[in-house]
Amino acid sequence: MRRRKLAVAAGFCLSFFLGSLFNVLFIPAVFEQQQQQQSSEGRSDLARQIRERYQEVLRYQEHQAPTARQRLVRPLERRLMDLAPQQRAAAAGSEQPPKAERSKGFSSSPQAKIELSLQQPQLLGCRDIHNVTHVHYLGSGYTKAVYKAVLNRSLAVALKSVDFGGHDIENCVKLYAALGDCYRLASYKIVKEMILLQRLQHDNILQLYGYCYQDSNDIPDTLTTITELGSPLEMIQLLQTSWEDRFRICLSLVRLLHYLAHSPLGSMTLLDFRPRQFVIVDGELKVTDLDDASIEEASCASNSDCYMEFPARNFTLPCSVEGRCQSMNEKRNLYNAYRFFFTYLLPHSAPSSLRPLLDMIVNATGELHWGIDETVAQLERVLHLYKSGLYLLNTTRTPKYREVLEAAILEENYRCWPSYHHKGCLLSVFDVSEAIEVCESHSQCQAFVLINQTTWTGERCHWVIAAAIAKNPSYQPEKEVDFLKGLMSILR
Ligand SMILES: Nc1ncnc2c1ncn2[C@@H]1O[C@H](COP(=O)(O)OP(=O)(O)OP(=O)(O)O)[C@@H](O)[C@H]1O
Repeated sequence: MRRRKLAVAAGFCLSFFLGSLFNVLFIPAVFEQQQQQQSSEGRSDLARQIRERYQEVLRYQEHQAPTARQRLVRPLERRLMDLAPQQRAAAAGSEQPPKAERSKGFSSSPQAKIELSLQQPQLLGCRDIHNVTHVHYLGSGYTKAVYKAVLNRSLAVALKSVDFGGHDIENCVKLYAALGDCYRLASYKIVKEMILLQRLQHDNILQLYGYCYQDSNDIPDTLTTITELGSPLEMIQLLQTSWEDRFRICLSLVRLLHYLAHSPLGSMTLLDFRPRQFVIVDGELKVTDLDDASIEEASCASNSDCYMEFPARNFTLPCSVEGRCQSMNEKRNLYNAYRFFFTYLLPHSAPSSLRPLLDMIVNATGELHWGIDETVAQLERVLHLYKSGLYLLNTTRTPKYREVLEAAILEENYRCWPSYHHKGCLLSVFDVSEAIEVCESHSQCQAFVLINQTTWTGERCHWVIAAAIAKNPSYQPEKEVDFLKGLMSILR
């Protein structure tokens, strides 16, 4: 019995010794091998992503419809850099490059430089951005950094390039330790955006002025795009502006979505629709960030494949006989327009007679009852009612007001909200009758002046409370001041 116990103990010691010997001799080699395998998997993973993005860029440049396989894979790619390698592999499926491309090797096929055949003679390039002044940082997102700069001492533009300190590059370098390739991957987002800015021409899409490839940070051919300059969209600020200006933002947005739904490249959706993807140029909303735009409509076998998920609502769209989710791109844009813009901007402090129509627009888009054609038609209808004065309710006989020629009174000016001028009460009206109506509703209003200035609608006047048309027939302005002249120069 004792001998058996000794034999077991000896066996255990021997196996422990052999096991340790094995660990000492072989595990570092296995570990090294595993590391090598992981890093080569990482490199080929990165190369695959570069190749896929390059192919996407080429598709947009050549305007080819994606293959069925690409259609299935594409929506998952959007933020693949956020996922761990295993998740990425699972998300991307087992898609392999075609045999011919595999044998070519990935890294050599994608080209760093993609030139645009821009026709405009005024196309800007490297020469112009070497001579910039007044450069200052405007903003940055996941991938890009944007600077304001003045070219040739005259034209203010936005310069956009890959942000070397941004999340996209940082996460990629952490994963793959390959700055050059990570730059290339990120830069295809700017290339894609540049191609789309060139191919899509609309008043509510930022204008591309040009681009420049130059060596930077030891990386050859880094890309900078030169575009129209806007100001970042601040929702809080927008909420403080007049209804007329907020309506203008919503109208610009539906006109843009209408164009995107019928774009020369096909129905296009903005996968990333947050307000920061837009800027304001002269009071109009314009889209600036197009790297997440997509024309691929999801394929389906049944309606349940056409499921759209939003934080507060889900929708199932019909699957067409051709196996496509019907109008999915258009409807995704519309619901996003509803949840990020319409609910906040459209109904609040609108003229009361327009409220029922505006509420109907908000409800119909929130339920996805309408497509973009109907939505844009309804907003254009609101514009027509508003600028033609048809929205004005027939008011009872207006009280008597006396006209005082060429007068303005600084002291009696007062502040109101929302005003186009912070020092006084400057509003927009359709005509004198509406001005009287507003003056009647403000207890401080003694008189008002109609300025010969129209708002963006082209037909409505600005109105300032000062003098000229006095509430009280015996009202005598004390001084004549040039307050109005000051206001007029501020306005335009
Ligand atoms: N032409 C422009 N004029 C003024 N500001 C701009 C312009 N283009 C972009 N911006 C600002 O720069 C920010 C970053 O630009 P952009 O959205 O293209 O970068 P991104 O890395 O793609 O961001 P995201 O993570 O949102 O996708 C924007 O949120 C916007 O506020």
